Amino acid sequence: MTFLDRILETKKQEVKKLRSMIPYSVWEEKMALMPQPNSFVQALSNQSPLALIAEIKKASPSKGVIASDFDPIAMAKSYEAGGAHALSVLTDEQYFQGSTAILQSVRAVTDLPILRKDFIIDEWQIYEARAIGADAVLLIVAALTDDQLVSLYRTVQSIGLEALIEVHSLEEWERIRPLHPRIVGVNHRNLHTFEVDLSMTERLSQVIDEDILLISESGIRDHSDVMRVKDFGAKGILVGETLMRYGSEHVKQGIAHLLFGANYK
Ligand SMILES: O=C(O)c1ccccc1NCC(=O)[C@H](O)[C@H](O)COP(=O)(O)O
Repeated sequence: MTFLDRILETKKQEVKKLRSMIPYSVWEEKMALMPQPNSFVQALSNQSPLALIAEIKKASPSKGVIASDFDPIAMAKSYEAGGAHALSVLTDEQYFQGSTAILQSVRAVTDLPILRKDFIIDEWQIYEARAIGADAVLLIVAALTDDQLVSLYRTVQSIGLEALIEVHSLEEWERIRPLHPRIVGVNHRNLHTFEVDLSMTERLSQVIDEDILLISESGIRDHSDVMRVKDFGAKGILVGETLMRYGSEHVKQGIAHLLFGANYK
C-alpha cells in the first residue's frame, strides 16, 4: 500500500462517518446563506512576477510539525498584508493537523479567495467546502478515477466553485485535458517518496496549453526556485512550508524575498 493509498483509505472512512452525521440538506441550507465565491482564477491571473497562493499548513507527512506556534488567523492576515493573491488552507486533520474550523476562522478575516486543500473523493466534501466559505477545492488526479474526476469537477462547477486540478505526470495531464480546465497545479512532490523535483514544471509546461494558468506547487524554497519555475512557464506558485517557517511576524518580508529576491527593500 502506498502512502497515498493510506491517506485515501483514512479519508474514505472519515467521509463515510461524516456523511452519516451531516446530511446534504444541512450544507444546502448553509450554502444558500453564503455570499458569491471569489474567483480564484481571476485573482491569480496576470500577476507580476507571478501569482502567489500562500498556504496555511501546520504540519505535513514529510516534515512533521512545521509551525509549533501555529496561529492561522495571524498568518492569514500577514499573508494578505504581504501581497498573497489567494490562500490555501489544509483541512485534513489526520496527516496535516488542519481542520474545517481553521478554514472558517480564516474566512472570517480575509476576502482573499481560499482553496480548500484536502483529499477530495466525494461530492459531500465539495458541498461542505462551499458551506464553510471556500472558493475553490483541490482535485488530485492521482487520487481519482476518470469517472470520479468528471463527476467531482461537474459538482464543483455546478455550485459556483473552482477546482485546482493537480497533476504529477504527463499521463495525469492527458487524463484531465478533455475537461478543459482553466487552472492546473503541477505538484513537484512525489506522493510516494516525498521527493521534490522542480523540473516537473518544465516537463509539463511543454504540453499544457498556454492559456491555462499553470501553478507550480511544493518544494519552492527561495527566489531562485521562483525564477526557475517562472522561466519554465509557471504563472503562479503555491508555497506552504517556506512561508510558514517565517511566522506571521516576518512573513511579509518572506514573501517579498521569495517573489522579488534579496535586493528587495
Ligand atoms: O506536504 C507533504 O508532505 C505532502 C505529503 C503527501 C501528500 C501531500 C503533501 N502536501 C500537500 C501539498 O500539496 C503541499 O502542502 C503544497 O504543495 C505546499 O508544499 P510546500 O511549499 O512544500 O509546503
